[in-house]
Amino acid sequence: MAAELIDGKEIARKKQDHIGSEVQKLKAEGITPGLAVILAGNNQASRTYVKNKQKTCDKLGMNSMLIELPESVSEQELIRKITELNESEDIHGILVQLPLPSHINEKAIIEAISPDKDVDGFHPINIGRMMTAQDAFIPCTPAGIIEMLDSIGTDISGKHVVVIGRSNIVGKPAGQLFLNEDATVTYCHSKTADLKEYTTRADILVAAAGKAKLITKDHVKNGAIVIDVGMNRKEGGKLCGDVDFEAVKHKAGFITPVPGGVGPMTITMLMHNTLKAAKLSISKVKSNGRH
Ligand SMILES: Nc1nc(=O)c2c([nH]1)NC[C@@H]1CN(c3ccc(C(=O)N[C@@H](CCC(=O)O)C(=O)O)cc3)C=[N+]21
Ligand SMILES: [Mg+2]
Repeated sequence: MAAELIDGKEIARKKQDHIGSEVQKLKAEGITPGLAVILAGNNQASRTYVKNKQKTCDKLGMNSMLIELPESVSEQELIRKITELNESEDIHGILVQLPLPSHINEKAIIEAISPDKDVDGFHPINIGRMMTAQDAFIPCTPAGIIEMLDSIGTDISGKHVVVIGRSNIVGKPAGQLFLNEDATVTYCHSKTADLKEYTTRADILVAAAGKAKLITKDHVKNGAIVIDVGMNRKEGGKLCGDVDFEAVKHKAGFITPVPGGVGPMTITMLMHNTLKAAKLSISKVKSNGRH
């Protein structure tokens, strides 16, 4: 194996230690960061993810609240719940687990969340702030990727980053963050004519297409950093990334595994954003002179 493994679990653990001690400081000031997670419907994978998020909140000393709604919940009811949480002083972060039942307009739901509690970083206000390099809630998976690269000492400036996938929650914001770090960014996606032509020129390759083993060793430049965002469920429930790990590990310089790579970082950055939201609530109280 030529590549060095990027251990997302270990990097996440260290980052969580730091967040946990920040939580303790905040608690000493009388504020316990609180995350509300709304889960609509009975998607089994969603249930597992949500449980993990709550477990991590617990571990870091944060409060978590799970709001379970039936598959049949109306858009109006969901918005009413969000409005209530927007106004709650105990809740600093609100996450509406995606995907939502198909009769609900995802955009309307995301826009109902207060931008100051939008710990997913999906609200257009936060996306706009991120694009203009202002302080913002940054989507957790892209933020986790940057954090991982930081922790292995990567200088992103001037690097050619190729992002495969253009989803609003991973691919698009990931490219934008790399651009903010002075990388040269290429986006590829399902309509890209000759994928290898681009990927073989990448210093940093981010695979977020949602297609198992899309990336083979022929797609990768010698010594490249390969970040696998894929979460493809095989029969039997086993997780499989977008990268053919066994083949690519001999060629890459660094590579992330699935599981144990980007996933743990995503949850960690959610905790980071929840802490940030709690801190923001204090500065708002101070500047208003009231609750
Ligand atoms: N509003 C919203 N925000 C999200 O952040 C969000 C969402 N909806 N919907 C679903 C996706 C998926 N997602 C994951 C996060 C961590 C792992 C994770 O920790 N994975 C572990 C393994 C998990 C396993 O083995 O099943 C790992 O990669 O090592 C997985 C998936 C967040 N999502
Ligand atoms: Mg895509």
